[in-house]
Amino acid sequence: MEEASTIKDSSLTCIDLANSNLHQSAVLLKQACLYFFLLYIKDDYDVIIITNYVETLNGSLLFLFQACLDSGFFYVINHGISEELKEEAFGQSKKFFALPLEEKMKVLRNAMNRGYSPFLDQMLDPENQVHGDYKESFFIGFEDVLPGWRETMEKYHQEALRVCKAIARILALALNLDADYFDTPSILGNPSTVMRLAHYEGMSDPSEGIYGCGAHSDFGMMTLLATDSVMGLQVLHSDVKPRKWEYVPSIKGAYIVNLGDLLERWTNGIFKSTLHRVLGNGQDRYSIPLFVQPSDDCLVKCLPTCQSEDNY
Ligand SMILES: O=C(O)CCC(=O)C(=O)O
Ligand SMILES: [Fe+2]
Repeated sequence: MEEASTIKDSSLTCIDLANSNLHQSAVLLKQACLYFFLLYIKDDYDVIIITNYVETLNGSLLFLFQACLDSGFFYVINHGISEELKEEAFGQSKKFFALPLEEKMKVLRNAMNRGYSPFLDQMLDPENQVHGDYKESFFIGFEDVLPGWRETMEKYHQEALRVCKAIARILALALNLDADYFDTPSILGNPSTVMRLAHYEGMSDPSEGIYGCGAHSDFGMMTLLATDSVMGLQVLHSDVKPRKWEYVPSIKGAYIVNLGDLLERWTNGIFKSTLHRVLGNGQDRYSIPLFVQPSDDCLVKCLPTCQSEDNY
């Protein structure tokens, strides 16, 4: 049995990218992403560790509950992407999805997996879904689909990638690596990215196997996710019984970030890539995820600071 609950104020950690004290941000980020921390709490109910944890996060008891939620999902603020640019990208996205289907089918996704993907095209959780996802999406290549499209998308992509690189510096510090560890040509100096515009429609019904987007974890390094204000994204809170889906509300001006499977693997399972899904609530919902991977040449092997006698 799974139960979803709505939380008004999100419990996820928020990283302020304007904070020049990167080490402070790294400590916060560590708390949002560390897997072994959660295991300690779950397995041993170690009061000292819980207490430390609560204290480091402002002493609020609320965080005690949230400690079990933390999942490699967090928010970033002061990222420097203007609301105007984000709104421009969302505006183009809405215009595109409002086109007649035959127009959209003219840019159907190609062999390179760029272009339009219609409703029900993608099924991320075949075990639980009876149809594909109730979403249509567009995998961005930079062709001019609508007037001004290319310019907007290129600008937005460039900015979003800049933010991901800033996050990667904090991630590196959180992993006791040099801040520029991920900046090398074989990693984020030459990244491989996929940007997607998504449009969800309809009402999901998990008991009938109907989802806006089926449960999945992202496969890459990290995802920078812009959503509109329509509720829909949920993360799986699997450290409680019965496991529970929790909404991740959108916060004005903030981006949601989640870590992917590649980073979980790279960190030897220390950082977490968590299952998430989208439930439609009957309203149209739009989002723009940017999926970031290291260069195609990158050899992903356990990071030097993530190996120990207990974790090899
Ligand atoms: O649209 C969302 O809020 C999440 C989308 C997502 O998880 C994905 O595209 O991988
Ligand atoms: Fe995802």
